[in-house]
Amino acid sequence: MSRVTLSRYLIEQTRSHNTPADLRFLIEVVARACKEISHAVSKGALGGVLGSMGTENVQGEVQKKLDVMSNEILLEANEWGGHLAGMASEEMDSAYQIPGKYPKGAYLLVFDPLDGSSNIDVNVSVGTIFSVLRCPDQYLTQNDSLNEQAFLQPGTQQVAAGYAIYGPQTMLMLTLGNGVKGFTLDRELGSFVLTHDNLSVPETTAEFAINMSNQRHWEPPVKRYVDELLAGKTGPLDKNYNMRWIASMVADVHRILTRGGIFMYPRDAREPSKPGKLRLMYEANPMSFIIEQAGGAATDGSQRILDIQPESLHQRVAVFLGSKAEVKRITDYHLEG
Ligand SMILES: O=P(O)(O)OC[C@H]1O[C@](O)(COP(=O)(O)O)[C@@H](O)[C@@H]1O
Ligand SMILES: [Mg+2]
Ligand SMILES: [Mg+2]
Repeated sequence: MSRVTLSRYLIEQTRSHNTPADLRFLIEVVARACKEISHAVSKGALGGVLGSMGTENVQGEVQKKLDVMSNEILLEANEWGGHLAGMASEEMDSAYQIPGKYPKGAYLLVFDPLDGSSNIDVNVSVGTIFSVLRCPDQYLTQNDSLNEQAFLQPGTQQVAAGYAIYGPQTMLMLTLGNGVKGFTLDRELGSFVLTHDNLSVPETTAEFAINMSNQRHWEPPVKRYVDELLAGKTGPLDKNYNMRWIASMVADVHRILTRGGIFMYPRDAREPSKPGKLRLMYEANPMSFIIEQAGGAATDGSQRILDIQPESLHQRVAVFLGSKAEVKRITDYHLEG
């Protein structure tokens, strides 16, 4: 069977699903940037890319060198192409205006340039998460700095989402709204090759992912649910469960996309003012779009994540996503109170 590269897949999508050419170009540019990030990540200590910058991002988190490098790679790759009206990133306080010398386009690109930062220095899989929105017309005509409001669209407005995972293989997982495809980087060719044609999250699972060290800080519905998972066959779920926690959202979500499971990052009492650790615009929304496109579910404990109307670029949200039956169970526990 001839190998279908990402480029060929996107051209076929343009013909079969009328994927606009500049969206196709956008995905190609992001994929090339992810190849460059993969190359930088794989150098590790040899590339002098490990360790911290000694700076903090808008989240108040210490920035790793690779956080900043990955951010710069994505900005430089995308700013000149004429396909974007603007960009926003975990690593930048405000929206990034396409420099005046370059043509502007109709899309907004929002990304977590390097997800799983705490794992970089210990050689555990990390990744890049991206989300594509259309720029609302009223902001396209403005010549002054791009208004952050343009980005504050619910996740249902995404036209594409994906992630790259830099693990034993470098892979790109992508949805354009008609299923989820997986591409594996062929380093000899330099191309992403279609290797996972239609990913589907099993409705039920026996595997859960949560950071158990926060257990004493959780709200009652989460405590109840995790206690039942731990009780296994001796409890009401009458099934033994396995646990995984990689502490790279891309890696935990990739496992769930591949073999099922439920991923949880609940809000907790450590920082009551923050509704969880993960960010809506460039972590929860793109991953929820992908999981739903693969037949899974994603809520914040009470509502579908993709329906949430964002109020700020870096707002956080609780995340429960993966196998539909388990996401429904913990969401019901929240609704029961
Ligand atoms: O270290 P914790 O509290 O378990 O949190 C792990 C979570 O934090 C994250 O690393 C946050 O993402 P960043 O690394 O991009 O900041 C997620 O990838 C991961 O799921
Ligand atoms: Mg992240
Ligand atoms: Mg990050």
